[in-house]
Amino acid sequence: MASTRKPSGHGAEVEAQKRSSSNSSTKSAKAETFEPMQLQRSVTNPRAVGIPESKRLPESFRKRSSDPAVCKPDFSSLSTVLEHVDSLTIDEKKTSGFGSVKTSSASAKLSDGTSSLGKTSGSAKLSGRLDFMESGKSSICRGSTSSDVSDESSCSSFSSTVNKPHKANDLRWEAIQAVRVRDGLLGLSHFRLLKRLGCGDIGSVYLSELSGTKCYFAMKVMDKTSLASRKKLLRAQTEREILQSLDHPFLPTLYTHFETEKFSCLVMEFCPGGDLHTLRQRQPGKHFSEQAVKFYIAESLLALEYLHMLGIVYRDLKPENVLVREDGHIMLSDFDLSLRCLVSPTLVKSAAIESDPLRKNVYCVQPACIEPSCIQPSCTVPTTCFSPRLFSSKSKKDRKPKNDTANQVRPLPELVAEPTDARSMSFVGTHEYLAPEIIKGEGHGSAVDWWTFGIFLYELLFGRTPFKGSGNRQTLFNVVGQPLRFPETPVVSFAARDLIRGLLMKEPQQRLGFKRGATEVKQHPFFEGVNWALIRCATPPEIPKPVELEKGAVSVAEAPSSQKTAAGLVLNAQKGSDNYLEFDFF
Ligand SMILES: Nc1ncnc2c1ncn2[C@@H]1O[C@H](COP(=O)(O)OP(=O)(O)OP(=O)(O)O)[C@@H](O)[C@H]1O
Repeated sequence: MASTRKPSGHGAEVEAQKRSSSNSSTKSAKAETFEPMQLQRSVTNPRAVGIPESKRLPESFRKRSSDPAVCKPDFSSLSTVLEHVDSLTIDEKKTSGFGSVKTSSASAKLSDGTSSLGKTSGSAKLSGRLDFMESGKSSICRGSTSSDVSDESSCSSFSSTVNKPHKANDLRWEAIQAVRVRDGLLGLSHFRLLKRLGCGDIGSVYLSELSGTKCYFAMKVMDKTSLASRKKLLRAQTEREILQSLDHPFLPTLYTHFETEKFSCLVMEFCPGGDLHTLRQRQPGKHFSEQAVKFYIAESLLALEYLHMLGIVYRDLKPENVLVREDGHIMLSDFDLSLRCLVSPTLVKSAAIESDPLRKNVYCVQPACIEPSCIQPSCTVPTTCFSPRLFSSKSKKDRKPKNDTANQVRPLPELVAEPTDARSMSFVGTHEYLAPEIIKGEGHGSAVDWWTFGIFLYELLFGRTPFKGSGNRQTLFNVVGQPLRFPETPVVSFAARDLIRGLLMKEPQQRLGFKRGATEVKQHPFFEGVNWALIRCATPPEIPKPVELEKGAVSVAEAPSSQKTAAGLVLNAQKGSDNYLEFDFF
């Protein structure tokens, strides 16, 4: 049984999510996550709605602690941190807040039923081992613009795959489109909810089948009344908008979204492999091998890089939120705590390329900022062209002549398209994963993701997080003031420890990734030999066993009235000619 990560919060502005212990239908040992409710990003400037001055650390402490020269903990000031932390009241996650609600469900079925659970894109295996060796090429993730996959309006229904190129041949898209063609809009009645996979702060996730297609999805069902009464509508909206904007092999695909009178439903890709927290518990010594860690964190890094390039600071990286796909590759989940901000690619290193007009727009992205919700200090050389992994250290005279074919791909300017300077004042995260600058209320940007990345790496390697204390208060104290230490066992490489040290610098300005984002992190020797471009084709450390999807399944059509399933679904008496599903949340 895994431990529970306890909450702390932020006055009326902070809510805590209680992480429940492990079982098949709830997320294991989920740590609490807090978010100042008034600090919801998206529509307001977080500086304006940030932690009230009365709740922030005294200026003297903040000044001291933000001084890069000061590395030693100042224990007199740490007591101030604790006072600060103590002043935050806890609003425990009220999972019982969802009422039992009925909604119409007329079971519609597709006629052919020939589709099978589609293989996840990118699962082709080019190698038989964990052999993601460097090819010398960079992987460039194409940022899709925000695709409207909503089934609220028919005009948007057919545009989905256009904006999700890596899913272009996905059978699940085809199945969904077929239903749209036949019935118009998609709704709850088109799905069979088979099992509850887990529940979070804003809704429950069900394994669902698009009826009669054998196409399976994870459907997040959120009670709109409950969201409204708990002031979480904006969080739900943030998650939906972020999901709509994603198109990346290590991030969820949102197939459709629809609303019923009572529920807001997100239909996403289903990951049958569970999460990395649960998977870690099953490893010998409850930690992964370094080779397996390299794989998982390299994929997570690519996902973070993509998010940052879209202007999204994830803020909630932890093993519980990293799901394992059918093919063993990872998928980050849970975006309701993410921060969206403006990104403006910045030129870090110049190269002779500017003089070559033919190459100017070779690598272009539209940083798809959804809403400007945080402050982005002015960038020095804004541009829309970048390559995430470009190094230009050679001078012109060192380069080979143009007629050398091997040299046709010339160094490109190094640009950063990540929100490295973004600032939010929200108190968001999970105790053991909270970055010092969040605890101190100093404002934070994408560097918090590199901190959490370091904690994540540490936990996968050592089976525990580095600053965990006897309670939440102690944990926060440790994060801010205790030096990083490594256990003697398991033995991990110097490169791994060095990477963790770089990521867990308490001052964000000194942290690896602060200046040049993912590019900087990817260059660390720990990743030597990683073929970033082909990692999605590498063989994962573990491939989940096939799930018996239909075992114990309950559909509206099959189940007797009032049968309660393990998934917490209750079939209720019919109302008129419709069947009604009652969601028995929590
Ligand atoms: N695509 C998916 N495939 C399989 N299981 C999933 C999927 N998405 C979510 N889950 C499971 O459902 C559970 C609830 O997920 P959800 O994202 O709603 O909540 P959460 O991660 O607890 O976050 P929050 O409380 O911040 O909303 C997770 O613990 C996870 O195990």
